[in-house]
Amino acid sequence: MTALQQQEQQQQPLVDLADALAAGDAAAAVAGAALRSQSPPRPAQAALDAAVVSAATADAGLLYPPEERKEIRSSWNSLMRWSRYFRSKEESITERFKLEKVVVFGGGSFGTAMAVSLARQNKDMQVTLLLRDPYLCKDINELHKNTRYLEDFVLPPNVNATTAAAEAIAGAQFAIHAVPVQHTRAFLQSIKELLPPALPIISVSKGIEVTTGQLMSEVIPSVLSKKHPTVYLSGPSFAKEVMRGQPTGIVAASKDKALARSIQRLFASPFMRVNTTTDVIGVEICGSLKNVLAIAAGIVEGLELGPNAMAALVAQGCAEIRWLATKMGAKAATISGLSGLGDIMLTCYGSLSRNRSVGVRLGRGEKLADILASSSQVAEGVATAAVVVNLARKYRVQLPVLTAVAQVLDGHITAKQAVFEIMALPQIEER
Ligand SMILES: NC(=O)C1=CN([C@@H]2O[C@H](COP(=O)(O)OP(=O)(O)OC[C@H]3O[C@@H](n4cnc5c(N)ncnc54)[C@H](O)[C@@H]3O)[C@@H](O)[C@H]2O)C=CC1
Ligand SMILES: O=C(CO)COP(=O)(O)O
Repeated sequence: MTALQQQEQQQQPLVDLADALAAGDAAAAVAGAALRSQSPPRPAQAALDAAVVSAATADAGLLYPPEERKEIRSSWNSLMRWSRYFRSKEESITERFKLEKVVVFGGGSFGTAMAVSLARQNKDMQVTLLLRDPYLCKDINELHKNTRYLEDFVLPPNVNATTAAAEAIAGAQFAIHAVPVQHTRAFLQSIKELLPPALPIISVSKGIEVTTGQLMSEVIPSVLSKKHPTVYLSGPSFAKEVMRGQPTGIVAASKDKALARSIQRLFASPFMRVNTTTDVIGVEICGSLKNVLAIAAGIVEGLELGPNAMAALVAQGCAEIRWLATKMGAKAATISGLSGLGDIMLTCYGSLSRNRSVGVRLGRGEKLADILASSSQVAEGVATAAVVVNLARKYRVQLPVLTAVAQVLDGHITAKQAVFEIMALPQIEER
């Protein structure tokens, strides 16, 4: 085994069921079993699941009376039986057709993370990143590292990079779009002629185009064609955690149910759960607005206002997102699901969030221009905040927190003033 392969293997994800069982780590064993519910059935699965259950209950249930423990085990076992039954019926995407190539537009943090996630599971498949920078391509192809965005990670050997769009797209069965929202239109225009009309585009970008007020689900069809197959992938998923193989849940939204199912099967792994939905608007608007709310959460953190203030702010932000998203036609299940509440929690409380970091620095008194100049990565909420106000007006909803973020970013009021004004708003009935 080469040094590179060894390094790659060391970064191989997490919860190894056998190790967890051997070490008597019941929690890890249960987590492993739950995650395995996405993998294809294995001959010894039933025995493994039984071992997991007994390992998990051996010393954990002593506090419960025997009847209660029996009930718990029986519920768990029926859940596992149900899971095995459905997994046995499920056809994996590799059973349906041979996966040979996926192209990724944009080789920043998330494009790379999604490429790696797919490449690890399908070692015979090529994943090609389409970039603009030839030096970064060289690093990816020769050092197997994305030295600009994720330098601590070794990429699998079946991930490569090129600046040649035609070469990147040729033979691809799926395209992942991970170019920031504000650059998407120009980027797609530049490669439009090379895109086969049936090549499914999986957009992972979250935000609203400032010049048009459009979501990605409007931008992409407006550049390509209304019939171009598209899926919108969103949810709580920091790139670095995906790279580390930490358990992650996302949602694939498409009006085309069969396509959403294909994308679910493409990305599902022992480390990734993928829900499907037809609620494209809901997934997209939640994914865009949570970035703006994360800036507000960062501001509260930077001002050191404390957990009470943070909880009140996030709850108010959730309500504002719900008010607007509902008027735009989003489903309640989406708003409380992975791409809604899930991503709000991650981005508002997770220190890896770039949007939250912008807010923290604003709260500490730094100037927006300095913050943006010091980061090479996109914080989509900064641009999105500017257009939320237009949406609020269009759909006749009041969004005090999200509007305040735009005011602060615009330099019209300070973060402290914004908090003061929000606290002084009239007291309301909860809705
Ligand atoms: N980083 C994360 O954890 C997650 C990011 N996202 C979303 O994915 C999208 C991409 O984010 P990241 O990869 O994190 O951003 P990033 O800032 O790390 O990388 C952006 C990539 O887009 C490329 N790019 C920038 N302008 C371009 C242009 N004009 N033409 C072509 N390519 C261009 C950059 O060269 C870079 O490769 C964003 O919308 C973000 O909200 C979604 C989920 C998680
Ligand atoms: O969307 C994200 C996680 O789901 C990433 O958030 P940031 O862009 O704030 O880092």
